[in-house]
Formats: sequence, C-alpha cells, structure tokens
Amino acid sequence: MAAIQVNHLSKSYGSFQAVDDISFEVEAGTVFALLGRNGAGKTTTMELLTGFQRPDAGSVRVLGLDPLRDRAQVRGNVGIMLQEAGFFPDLTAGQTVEIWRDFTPAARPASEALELAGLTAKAKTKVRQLSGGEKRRLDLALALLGRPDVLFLDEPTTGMDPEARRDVWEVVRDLAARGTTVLLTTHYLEEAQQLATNLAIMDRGRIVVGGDMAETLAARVGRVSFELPSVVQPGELPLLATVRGKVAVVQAADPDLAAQTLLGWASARGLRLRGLEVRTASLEDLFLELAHNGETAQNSTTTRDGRA
Ligand SMILES: Nc1ncnc2c1ncn2[C@@H]1O[C@H](COP(=O)(O)OP(=O)(O)OP(=O)(O)O)[C@@H](O)[C@H]1O
Repeated sequence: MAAIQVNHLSKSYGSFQAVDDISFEVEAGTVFALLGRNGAGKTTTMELLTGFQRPDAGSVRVLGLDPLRDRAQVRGNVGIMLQEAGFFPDLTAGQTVEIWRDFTPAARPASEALELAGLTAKAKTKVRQLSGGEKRRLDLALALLGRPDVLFLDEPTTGMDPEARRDVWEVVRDLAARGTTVLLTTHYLEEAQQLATNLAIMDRGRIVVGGDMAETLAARVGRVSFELPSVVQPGELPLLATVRGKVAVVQAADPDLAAQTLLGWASARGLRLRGLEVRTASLEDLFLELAHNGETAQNSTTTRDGRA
C-alpha cells in the first residue's frame, strides 16, 4: 500500500509557481528521495505533505488521510524534521526532548530518542552550544519521539560531518527495515543513492525524473578510462573510445564488462592499461546532466524571449 499519495499537486506564491502539477506515491516501508537544485520546490512539497501549506490544486494523502482536514490524526502518526526548527537556546538537549515528550502521545523515553539520534553525550549541553550538525540530530530525536509510521526529513544531514551522516543513514535504514516510510530531501546525492529505493528529481516545480532508483541508474551509461598505450592507435581498441590527450574513454552500459574486454585485449598483446578507472553511472552524473540541460533550455528560452 502507498503510505504517501500525491496527485496533481500545485502551489504558487503569488504569480510564482513553486510546485507545478506533481504526482508520485511512496510505498509503505520504503525510503523516497526528493531531489533538485535550490528553489526546485522540495521544501514546499514537504510542507504540503505535512499540512503546513494548503495546495492550490491537487491532493495529498498520508496514510490515507488528508494532512489538513485530518490534521490531528496525521500528526500523531508522522515525524517531521523540517529545516530551521526553532529551539529554546537556554534549554539543554535533554530538556528540549523532555518538553517535546509532553506534547507527544505514546512517546519514546527521552534517552531512547537521544540515543537513536546519536546525541546521548550532549544531553546536558545547552542548545545554543550545540554545533549545526548536533542541532540537526536534536531535530531528528524530536521527529522520532512519537515512533512515527511516516517520517519526513528535510535535508536531515546538512552540517553533519561524514561520520555523523553515516550514523543517520544507519538510523534511517533501520527504521525503514522495521516498516517506517521515509520521505527525505537532500543535496547529498550519495545519501539519496545509499538510502532511497525511489526518487523524484524536481526542477522548477515539476518532476523531471522519477521512479525506481536502481532502474533509473541502470538506464544510464557508465564509463571506463585509461591511458592509451603509446604503441596503440584508438582504432585498434576492441571498443569504441574517445581519446583526449593521452586518456581514452569508453562509454558502456556495463562498464565492468567493458573493462574486462579491454584488459583481456591488452593482456593478449602484452600491454598494460595504466590508470584504468571504471565508473558506474551515478546519481550525480544524472543530476549534473539534468542541471546542464535545464540551463540550456532556460538559455534558449531567454534567447527566444530576447528576440521576440
Ligand atoms: N513563502 C514564500 N513566498 C514566496 N516565495 C517562496 C516562499 N517559499 C518559497 N518560495 C520560493 O519558491 C521556490 C521553491 O522553494 P522551496 O523552498 O520549495 O525550494 P527547495 O527545492 O526546497 O530549495 P532548497 O534546496 O534551496 O531548500 C523558491 O524559488 C522560493 O524562493
């Protein structure tokens, strides 16, 4: 069953269309990544899904409920970690969690929420003395307090060091494995690739790529690069290669297989392929390509407008 259903959702601020007719579903117990450049509409979408904003058109269902109409019921079952949470700076992390517990039905013990967020050692530290990454952890602890069925995480690991980020990934994986549905936005594409089974990439309010993460990446080409041995002409290689300076690049749907073919070919001739690198398609490649296409489209629109 889909835990989150979004149907033809739109939202504008004045004449600016921040979310433009988007639709997607998130299956229960899966992690879904909402990606896109700054201003693409991710946070607005998150706010529409959590009932902080009213849609202009379209509908949202979370656990089959309307986040605005069935607000109390939805809030009781979801955990929300938005950007820029407001904390009281003079309370400690532990006191902040305790106060939040009073408003949270069936809350976890404060110590458990702090532990899950990796903040136990800072329980007695005042909020204003927490680092940026630690404040995000406190946000996470609060989002996890009510043992939510659905978790909304808006850039959960911003400001965290790589180790802390990996700790949060573990927590998210663990929650999803136990059936929690997670919708997250992130600018860290590795994070999305590591955690999410499905994704949507937004650009100017619309979804430009969406679907299963593995299938989306499998449809991309990877590449193999190496130094072309001085005795070899590009045309002699067993696979089509582009050569720039000394470096030859072969594009391939299965870069591991291409590398094997190249190595077998080289070894039969007693040659070494120095600097051999195999790169599978990554979300980053896809993202950069889309950004580039977006800019090209925008420039051509500007030119057309300019000429008109
Ligand atoms: N309250 C508002 N009034 C007017 N414009 C807004 C408002 N909130 C957001 N916007 C605009 O809507 C667009 C989408 O914003 P949104 O915060 O949803 O993007 P985002 O994808 O989350 O970006 P980021 O990655 O920077 O967080 C932006 O151009 C933003 O300036």
